[in-house]
Amino acid sequence: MSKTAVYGFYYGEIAGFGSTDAVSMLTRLDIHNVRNLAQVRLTDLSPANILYGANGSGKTSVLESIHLLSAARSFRSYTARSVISHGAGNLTVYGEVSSGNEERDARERSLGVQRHRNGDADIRISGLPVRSAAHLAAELPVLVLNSDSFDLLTGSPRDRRRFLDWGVFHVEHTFFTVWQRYQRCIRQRNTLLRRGNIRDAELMSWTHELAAAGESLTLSRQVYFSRLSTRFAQVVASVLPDSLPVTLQFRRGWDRERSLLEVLNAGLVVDLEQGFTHSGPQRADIRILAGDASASDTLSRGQQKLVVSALKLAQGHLFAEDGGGDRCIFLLDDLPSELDDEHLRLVCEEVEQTRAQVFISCIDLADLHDVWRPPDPLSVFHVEHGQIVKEK
Ligand SMILES: Nc1ncnc2c1ncn2[C@@H]1O[C@H](COP(=O)(O)OP(=O)(O)OP(=O)(O)O)[C@@H](O)[C@H]1O
Repeated sequence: MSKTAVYGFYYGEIAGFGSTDAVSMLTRLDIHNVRNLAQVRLTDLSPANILYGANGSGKTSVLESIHLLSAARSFRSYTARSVISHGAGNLTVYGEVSSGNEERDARERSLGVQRHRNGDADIRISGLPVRSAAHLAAELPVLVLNSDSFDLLTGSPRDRRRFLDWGVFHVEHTFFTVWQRYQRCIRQRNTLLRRGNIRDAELMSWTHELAAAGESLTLSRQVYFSRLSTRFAQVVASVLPDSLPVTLQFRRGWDRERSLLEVLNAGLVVDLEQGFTHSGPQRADIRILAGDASASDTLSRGQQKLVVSALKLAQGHLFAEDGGGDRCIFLLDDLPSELDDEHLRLVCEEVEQTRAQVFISCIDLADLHDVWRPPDPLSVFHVEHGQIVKEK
């Protein structure tokens, strides 16, 4: 598999696309040469797993390894080279996943990912090579909450579109095809715009195609968004009961009153002058408001963490609701940071309600011990200098 394919849109943004009936649970994880984890084996993983240890011990690298199994790439580095242990030629992550239940389609699969310094990836599912990381994502859908998740509030619209599209893909399996069609159309149209011929028949035809794909894509986003915002309102009210109301607004990327085709035609001269398409779903965004103001300008850092947690948790809930029992896996890196005990407890309760398998990292086990009381079996791992010991 080429580097481009691994870092293409879907592996990072749409991890989990195509998942059908899996109630995924990772039961075993082998890690070889991921950062400071030279050789690690975790067995008998539980629905809830806590990894604790000092700074730099390797906790995030374990979560990163699980993400590698889901997307063939890290969630914190774009190049495989920086994730591969210094001096090693490649990294390998192997995992065993069970899904389904006794009533329906119980099955076990093994997933394997090897990444090489030149960016190449070898991916195997149950021993067989697969070309696309999207297959992995279907087996092991993963949602990450880490310090980068603040980008949902403070980052660019692109971060929020990725977040939204992750969810749309799970609900609407044709979305992938429409999204690809839209990307092809906009590339073609932009190329023709740069040629600068206003009477170009080909340009007109691509504009029509683009408008049709754009409307379809946006409809799927709107339908998902409406469910997401309702679920988010419930979750945020639970985890952040003492703040201004936090609400979401969807901006589709062009004038609400007009069709995309009308807007593209009206903006043709400007598009030709500047050589690209100004309006459309590529400009969509989600506004996140606390009261009437932007949440990122109004809320404290801890409150912001609760809001981004609520966004991810709302997605986890919708994921579970849509597949008649499907669940994703949550990777919660340094969950206690920035949260007081009471708010941390509220987040943990919500996590538990998603019924997802969860991997939580923290520095001090005591931070979680008093607040994490779900009924699910819990495994506790101590991480120290790249070595991991199962304590419970
Ligand atoms: N390519 C690499 N090869 C070897 N070691 C690496 C590599 N990249 C990073 N490291 C080291 O691996 C260690 C693991 O870092 P990791 O981020 O997993 O720690 P952590 O336990 O999550 O720490 P923190 O609590 O500070 O977030 C760090 O000491 C880091 O310096």
